[in-house]
Amino acid sequence: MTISQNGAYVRQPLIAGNWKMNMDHVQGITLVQKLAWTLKDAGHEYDRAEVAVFPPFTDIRGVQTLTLGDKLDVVYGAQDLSTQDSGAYTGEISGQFLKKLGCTYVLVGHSERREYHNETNQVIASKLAAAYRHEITPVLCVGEGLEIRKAGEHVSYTLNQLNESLEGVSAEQAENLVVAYEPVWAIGTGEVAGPADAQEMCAAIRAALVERFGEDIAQKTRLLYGGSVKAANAAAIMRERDVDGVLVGGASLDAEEFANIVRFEHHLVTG
Ligand SMILES: O=C(CO)COP(=O)(O)O
Repeated sequence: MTISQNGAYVRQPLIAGNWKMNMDHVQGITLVQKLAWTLKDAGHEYDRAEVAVFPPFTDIRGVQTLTLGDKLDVVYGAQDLSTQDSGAYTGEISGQFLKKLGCTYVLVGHSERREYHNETNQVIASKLAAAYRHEITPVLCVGEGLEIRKAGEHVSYTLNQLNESLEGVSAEQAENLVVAYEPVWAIGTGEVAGPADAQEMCAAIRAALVERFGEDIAQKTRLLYGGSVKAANAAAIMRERDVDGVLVGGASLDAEEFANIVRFEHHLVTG
């Protein structure tokens, strides 16, 4: 984190790829390798934009071995973690294991977890606590469905998700927090919230974080937008003041396309 000459905080952009339930461990290694090579060829500087991938659990060991062996600057995380640390919880994955696998981040409360696994804001709050116990930075996902957007209640709904999920998170913990705004109606639909919609929500989220944790922490927290992000629309979204990155689903499965999203600045210049 740096402070620019005029005193404003400059947040390092985070370009994150959520692979969801795609790519087996062999395909996963190939994708990370191809992504790293493509970015290297394009002269990408990682301090200009951090690059993170979120593969399925079964890929993480392979991604760890590859990034360590080839000294890649791509970081990675998991798509979920257990509220528990160990014990008789069949099928669950502990944050402890993820930390040992070198995960920098973990997604918490993705809308698909909320929808298909009935994750409530209270469960999500426990998962955030688990992430902090193991010193993994959570990427907390929030966002409204179409009905709520149509009713014009998207801001209050999303802020309620945010506030309930952050219950119990201290200001000190919030120094390591990323929030992703992913309107459910824009995920995998080709329907993108406009840059102004993304900005509206991210500004509201930042204001809520100011209230909760104070100006200093809120200004440092990176806020991402997710939902049908492609190379063609990433630059316009990233131009918004409170949007510090993107969480990409489908387009992150294509190394070339994802690399072009990472290099959004290039697209800002060339249009
Ligand atoms: O859910 C998402 C990322 O977590 C967004 O997915 P798509 O980019 O495929 O719409």
